[in-house]
Amino acid sequence: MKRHYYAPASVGNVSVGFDILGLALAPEDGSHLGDVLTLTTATTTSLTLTGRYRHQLPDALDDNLVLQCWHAFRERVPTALPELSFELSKNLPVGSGLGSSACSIVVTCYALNDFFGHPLAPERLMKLMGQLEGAMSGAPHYDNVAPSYFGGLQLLLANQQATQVRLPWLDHWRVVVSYPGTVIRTADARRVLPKQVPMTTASEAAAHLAGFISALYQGDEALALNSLTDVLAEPYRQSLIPDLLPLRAQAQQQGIQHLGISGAGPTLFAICRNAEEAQTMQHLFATQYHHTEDAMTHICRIDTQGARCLDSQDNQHETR
Ligand SMILES: Nc1ncnc2c1ncn2[C@@H]1O[C@H](COP(=O)(O)OP(=O)(O)O)[C@@H](O)[C@H]1O
Ligand SMILES: N[C@@H](CCOP(=O)(O)O)C(=O)O
Repeated sequence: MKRHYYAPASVGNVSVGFDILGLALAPEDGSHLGDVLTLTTATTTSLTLTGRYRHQLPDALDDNLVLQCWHAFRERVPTALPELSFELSKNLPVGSGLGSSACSIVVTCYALNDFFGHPLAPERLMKLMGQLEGAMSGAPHYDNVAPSYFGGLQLLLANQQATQVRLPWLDHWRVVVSYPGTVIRTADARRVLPKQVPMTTASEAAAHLAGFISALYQGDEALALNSLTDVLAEPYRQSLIPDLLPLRAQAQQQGIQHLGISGAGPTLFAICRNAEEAQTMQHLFATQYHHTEDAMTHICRIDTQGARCLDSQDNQHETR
């Protein structure tokens, strides 16, 4: 038996929900901005790597998250499972701020659970994915795992727990993401953050997040965009991304109201209100933020489906 699975890229934090808000991405051109995993029954376990960003993966296959997920999954399933051959098409850059590690974790865990008839309940699978993500990035956080798995804009209800709700979104928005081709390891970008923040900062962060969520429920675009201010991570991560402030100033001159750090960076994301703004932003990124040949920019919409089997439409609507 052979099956192909996909999980989308995601923007963690979305500027106002550090570790608790994440958005799944679907490029407008229909391309796969996320990892594709092919599973085939075999006599021994093997892993083959393909895709644009395979050169950024660890040299040792045993260090690859796909095999780590496979071992962790097997340990949790009571029955013996047959050997599998895996082929990972690594379409997301590693250490990019697009939830690359979460994407590989989600596509593998989702695929295994689907392939073997759902032996793990969705909550157990979520916990497993959060643990694997935490082991890679230095702390368990679900703001990439949840949107990549469920799709949409996901809010984690209690930090470090796998309980989430899907929030509304303004469907005409385009999210333009740009990866400069350089690497920031999530664990390193977490080390620059303070362990504690003043009460006034905590209160300000809560007001921005509450304003954003309330605006989404009301469909109030102006309030939503005005609420997108990151007071928790950006002030400390700015120095890792010196292009951020100059690019934001240029975007704002063109009427684009929000440019923020995607996840831990260096990918930046802009929220654009129409196709014209999106094209302007894409041009700005392509001319000023592409620093190596690995760089890329995509105009995206929200991915509403999350992880899925590419062989069958039926799997796209199962209960998760
Ligand atoms: N399949 C995989 N996809 C992405 N990262 C992987 C994979 N397998 C192992 N890794 C390792 O996981 C770590 C992911 O780093 P991290 O900075 O958290 O990336 P990201 O921010 O892109 O999720 C890197 O050390 C990388 O080598
Ligand atoms: N909330 C995390 C998100 C990390 O996302 P990644 O795509 O950079 O792995 C953080 O900000 O550290």
